[in-house]
Amino acid sequence: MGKFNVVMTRALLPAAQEKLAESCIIRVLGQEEQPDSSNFREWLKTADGLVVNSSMPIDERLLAAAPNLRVIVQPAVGYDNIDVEACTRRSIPVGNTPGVLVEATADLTFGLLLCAARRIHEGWDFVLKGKWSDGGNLSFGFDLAGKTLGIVGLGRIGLAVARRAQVFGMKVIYHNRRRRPDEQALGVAYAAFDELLVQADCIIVLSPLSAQTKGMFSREQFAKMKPSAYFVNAARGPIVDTDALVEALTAETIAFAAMDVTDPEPLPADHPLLKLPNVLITPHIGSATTETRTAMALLTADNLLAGLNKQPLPACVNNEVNYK
Ligand SMILES: NC(=O)C1=CN([C@@H]2O[C@H](COP(=O)(O)OP(=O)(O)OC[C@H]3O[C@@H](n4cnc5c(N)ncnc54)[C@H](OP(=O)(O)O)[C@@H]3O)[C@@H](O)[C@H]2O)C=CC1
Ligand SMILES: O=CC(=O)O
Repeated sequence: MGKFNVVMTRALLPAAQEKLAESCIIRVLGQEEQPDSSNFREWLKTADGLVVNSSMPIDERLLAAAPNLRVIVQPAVGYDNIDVEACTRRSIPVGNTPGVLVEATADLTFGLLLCAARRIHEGWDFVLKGKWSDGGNLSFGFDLAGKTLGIVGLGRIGLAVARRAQVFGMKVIYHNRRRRPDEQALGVAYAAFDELLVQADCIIVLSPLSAQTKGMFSREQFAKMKPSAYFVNAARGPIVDTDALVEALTAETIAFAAMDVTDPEPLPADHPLLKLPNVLITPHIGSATTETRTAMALLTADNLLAGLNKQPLPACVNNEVNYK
């Protein structure tokens, strides 16, 4: 049997590339190449499998340019960049990487809150700038213990963050579209969205980006939060109205924002958010540990191989798909 033609917008980690090498001819889009480059369009014509990253929109136009496509996979759990319904209509299963990134992403998310609350980043900057010895003052942080954490999107990662918060002595409230049947066993309390905004000392967002969640945090929502509120977004940038956030931080409508995701990504060097003192930003590194990124790459390879061989994917977004 011949090899499958696979196109990647970025190479996977070596362990996954090796796994695929035996049965696939792999073409990787160059660092400088745009997705609409002539190379990419040419490769798509014969591609059996496509490996994408989450900044790449997958829409009808791209699918039409790839008539042989059997499977699309992405080393990420979020798939808001992919028109899944269009893939399903074309009998293309879409694979993602849920589960394997939960603990790493929860560590980074809770780490952002802890770092912000205790001013760890500011302390390091203070030491670096030689202010320790000249008696400069560093502002106080606040105790997490005894505070209320509101989690919007208490799913796999949200729950792993809740467990961390509970160990730190925080009370956890949450908002999902549906109440979790296990909330009592988990020691978390449900709150309507507006209630959560009002009650929480710290708010963490971990819901997917969707038509419902896009712009879910805007002027009205920041105005409802406590002026002392710490806001953390580790989900997707467009869930937050960035202009409204800049205004809320500038006017001290809320106290602080920490983010692993922004809109846009990457943030331009002169972006207003980067001029504010009450902001902490990491460059979308929630799942970026060696162990987790390796597990994600391997699951992506397994998803790809399954789709190429017309088998059910280990992690499939559109389970209802009819395999080509
Ligand atoms: N920063 C990073 O590097 C990473 C970011 N992520 C982001 O985190 C997201 C969550 O991942 P994961 O925990 O695995 O996903 P899950 O599907 O397990 O959890 C998502 C939760 O969000 C809730 N939710 C969905 N829609 C809404 C809504 N409109 N309002 C309130 N809650 C909602 C869901 O509950 P219900 O359906 O009942 O509403 C569910 O509990 C991903 O989609 C991705 O965007 C993930 C990994 C790394
Ligand atoms: O943002 C990362 C993801 O896995 O989703």
